[in-house]
Amino acid sequence: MEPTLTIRDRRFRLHTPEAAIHAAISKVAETINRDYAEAERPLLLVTLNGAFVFAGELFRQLDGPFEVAFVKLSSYGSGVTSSGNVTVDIPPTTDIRGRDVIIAEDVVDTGNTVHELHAMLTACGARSIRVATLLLKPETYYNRPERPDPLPVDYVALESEPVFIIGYGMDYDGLGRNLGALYAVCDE
Ligand SMILES: O=P(O)(O)OC[C@H]1O[C@H](OP(=O)(O)OP(=O)(O)O)[C@H](O)[C@@H]1O
Ligand SMILES: Nc1nc2[nH]cnc2c(=O)[nH]1
Repeated sequence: MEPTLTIRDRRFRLHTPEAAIHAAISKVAETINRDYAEAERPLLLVTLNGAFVFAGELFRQLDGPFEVAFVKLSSYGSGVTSSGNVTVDIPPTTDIRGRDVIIAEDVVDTGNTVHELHAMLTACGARSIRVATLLLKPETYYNRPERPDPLPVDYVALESEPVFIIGYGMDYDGLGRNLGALYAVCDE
């Protein structure tokens, strides 16, 4: 695990080591297993691209008749700030009607993505919708004047200060998703 690294024009520092990530994901899995012990056919809906690493590790630790499906949303492009417009690149890959859905996110930051997806799943007739994320940035998510009543984020593995993070599925300009630890940008 390098203490610092460079990707393109940016320098990043180690933020969360691998072991802490694994432990945090296992805790989330335990809680979900408790909460969904009686559920019939719950669905883990993975938001591509970023959430696939987190969701893969989480899904392997879920008990019972869980299914997995995917949706692809994007709003960041190649930079470190949200465009504010969430584009649906691939709609949910399975029928959502009547399903108990857990959205799997890599990071909840402004919350634009998760709110857009929640609205879409509600319109599709989901029976229940919860959110699981590897990383939540509470200061950013809960302090938005345009959204005084944000959705609950039900399962949070890790929290972070408002800084751009890469690794474990999260990218900077397409790179860094394969890092096993989380790294924070240095020069913001
Ligand atoms: O809370 P928000 O501010 O909406 O940010 C969270 C979203 O940003 C990233 O997606 P991105 O648009 O970068 O696409 P990617 O998953 O393909 O990297 C990330 O994967 C989340 O889905
Ligand atoms: N890679 C990456 N994508 C994000 N999307 C929203 N916040 C972030 C972040 O901190 N890192």
